[in-house]
Amino acid sequence: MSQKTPAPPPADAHLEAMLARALGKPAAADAADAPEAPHPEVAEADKRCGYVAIVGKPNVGKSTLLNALVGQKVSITSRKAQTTRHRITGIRTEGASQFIFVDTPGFQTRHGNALNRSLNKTVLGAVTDVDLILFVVEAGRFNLADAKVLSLLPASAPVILLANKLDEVHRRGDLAPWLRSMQERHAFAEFVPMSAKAPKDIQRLFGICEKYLPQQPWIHDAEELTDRSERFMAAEMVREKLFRLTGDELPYTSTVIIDRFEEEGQLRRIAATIVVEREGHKGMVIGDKGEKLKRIGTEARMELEKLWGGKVFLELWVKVRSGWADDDARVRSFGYE
Ligand SMILES: Nc1nc2c(ncn2[C@@H]2O[C@H](COP(=O)(O)OP(=O)(O)OP(=O)(O)O)[C@@H](O)[C@H]2O)c(=O)[nH]1
Repeated sequence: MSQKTPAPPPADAHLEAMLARALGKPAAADAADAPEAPHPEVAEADKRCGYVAIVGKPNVGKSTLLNALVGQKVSITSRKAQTTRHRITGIRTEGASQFIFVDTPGFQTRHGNALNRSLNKTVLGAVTDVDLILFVVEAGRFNLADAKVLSLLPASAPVILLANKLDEVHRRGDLAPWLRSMQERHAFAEFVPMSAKAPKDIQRLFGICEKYLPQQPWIHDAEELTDRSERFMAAEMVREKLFRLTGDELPYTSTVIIDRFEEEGQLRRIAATIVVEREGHKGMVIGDKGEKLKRIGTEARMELEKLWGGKVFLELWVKVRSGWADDDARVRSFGYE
């Protein structure tokens, strides 16, 4: 008796189509996917607007993705895991669609201290009431930390599996079986292998996400990029330079507080304190003859001047606040929800 090859189940066919579309990328399909150039006269009835959450374990590229999507640096990035602590929204209006992106802290599974409990609560808060979730993983990889984030996602919103860092995958053939195993873990709405560092992939992603936004008026002005205050952006920028310039030596529990923020015409005067946990960490931040602290200040100031288009005077201090990451009240007083 001859055996007929059974037709692939619909889910599998769907999967293959997604993979072909994602990897094959015929030029015509790409062009069709790309949103139109911004147009000032979009009819109200055509407008779309919605919330997109970006979630994933630390270091998978969420901040890089958000900055590329917004087209401006609104979230800090670093090689050090867990540089993102706050929920940050970035806004991008493309054609008729307004995307409001929510960045979330990497999900920390190793430590159970007060800071991490607060971070995990923020992850949950960020994914409630969104229209779309971008679950970011490294293409071809999935471990316990990824599984933990995935298990927290609500069933209320469609989830796109965004397989980032595709440029680091050398054997593309391995992706199909990996994808199949991923599809068994969750009913993903779509699968998008890409690189957050490739502008054409970012453009394609807009086209893919657009249809998930509800048809409704825009919530923000078309030019708005973030709803975060300048004060907050200043602290974030200092924190990014702090982690970049101290490398792996400094624990992630170090933080930045803005003590003073004054505007005098086009000039912004800012005083900020870098809070470290131990006396020994203070030296790492200050460096030889204050060299490191000076560089942190200069680099943060230059980025802020670029962001705001005006002069910035930035004064930095370093203080030791031992054990703050283990103290609930203090975590709250530093502004973590
Ligand atoms: N090769 C490659 N590297 C990437 C890509 N996207 C991000 N990275 C790098 O991955 C590292 C982590 O990126 P982030 O954007 O800070 O990651 P994150 O997920 O926001 O990290 P947390 O703040 O710890 O949650 C950085 O060194 C990025 O430059 C990519 O598409 N390809």
